[in-house]
Amino acid sequence: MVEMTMNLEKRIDEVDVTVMPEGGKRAYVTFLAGNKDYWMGVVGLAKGLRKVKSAYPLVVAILPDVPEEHRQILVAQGCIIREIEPVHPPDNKVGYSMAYYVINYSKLRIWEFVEYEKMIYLDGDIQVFSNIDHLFDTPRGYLYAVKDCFCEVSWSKTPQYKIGYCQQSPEKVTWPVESLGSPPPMYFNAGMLVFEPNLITYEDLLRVVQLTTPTYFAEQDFLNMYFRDIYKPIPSTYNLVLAMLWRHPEHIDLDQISVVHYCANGSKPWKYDEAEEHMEREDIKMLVNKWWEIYEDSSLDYKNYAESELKLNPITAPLASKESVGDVLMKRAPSAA
Ligand SMILES: O=c1ccn([C@@H]2O[C@H](COP(=O)(O)OP(=O)(O)O)[C@@H](O)[C@H]2O)c(=O)[nH]1
Ligand SMILES: OC[C@H]1O[C@H](O[C@@H]2[C@@H](O)[C@H](O)[C@@H](O)[C@H](O)[C@@H]2O)[C@H](O)[C@@H](O)[C@H]1O
Ligand SMILES: [Mn+2]
Repeated sequence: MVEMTMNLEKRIDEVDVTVMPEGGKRAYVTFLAGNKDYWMGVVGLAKGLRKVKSAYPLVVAILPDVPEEHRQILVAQGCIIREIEPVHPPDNKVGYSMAYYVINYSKLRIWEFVEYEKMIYLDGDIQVFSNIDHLFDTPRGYLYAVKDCFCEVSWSKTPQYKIGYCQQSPEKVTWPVESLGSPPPMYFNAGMLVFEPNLITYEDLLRVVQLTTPTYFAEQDFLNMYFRDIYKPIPSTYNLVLAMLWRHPEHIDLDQISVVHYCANGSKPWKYDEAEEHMEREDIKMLVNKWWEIYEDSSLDYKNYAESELKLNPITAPLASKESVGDVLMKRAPSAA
């Protein structure tokens, strides 16, 4: 048994399951701040990625204020924890659409995770219902994200909202070029990003953010400005901003949706509030229930999933983020102990 273990250890050591044959490592990454309940979103996301059998780990960029208890829960769910320092933007004279958006500038730290060649960033209030690993194979040199919608009241202070213009349906209200100049450039929702960590980009992001006046959508506005020339839109199936269901239903086929972004007020599944506008909709209730089905599915908990996978695939069963190959193998071959 020891002989087999040593050979097994050698083979697994050689094949880093997160390094693809053709190049660098890949991983999903999310962001967690504070001591409230967004950790539940991250647990749901970790379990959802397991359910769709993603081949890549989930890295969680956490601010120092995330309690030890929440960190332990995430490690136990197979997450790779990376503590980051906050990013403080210059003072904001106009205010943010939501006051807490200021902490979202800390998302910029993920460009520093250069041990990964390509990453998919997902907000903690996102769930993945179909495998999207193929997005890691998109051509290099671009930032891929889904176009946002301007129709919600959170946009009420913007010129596009004031005239009822939205990039999702530009034919509905023509942008008045003569009075407002050229229409706003394509604008993405920053809750889901396919990007390439890079130290030069990272240092420049931190430099430019200090020179940029903050605006209503905080780091989302900043990222749209910064990556404007390399932004490539991808379909809403990869980041369903829930408002699309009532603002642009003609563009949405729920059966085709791979990723749901619970960003509408009252829609965060762990604090769903049916009293909030639109939350009484049957499709919203169905999506919230789908999130809870995954969150409460104990077979998707890391410890249970790893053991079940081990029985099925002893070579490639997922390794917990904090365990070495040797530790796992010794656990797998108790007689070798
Ligand atoms: O108290 C907070 C607020 C936000 N976030 C993280 O920041 C992301 C962006 O915030 P949010 O999703 O609430 O913005 P929305 O997409 O709803 O505008 C969240 O998904 C979380 O990953 C967090 O961890 N704690
Ligand atoms: O800090 C700014 C945030 O801006 C975005 O959220 C908005 C945006 O999607 C609007 O279009 C919706 O109307 C609104 O509900 C929603 O909160 C990102 O999802 C989030 O990750 C983060 O970047
Ligand atoms: Mn979000």
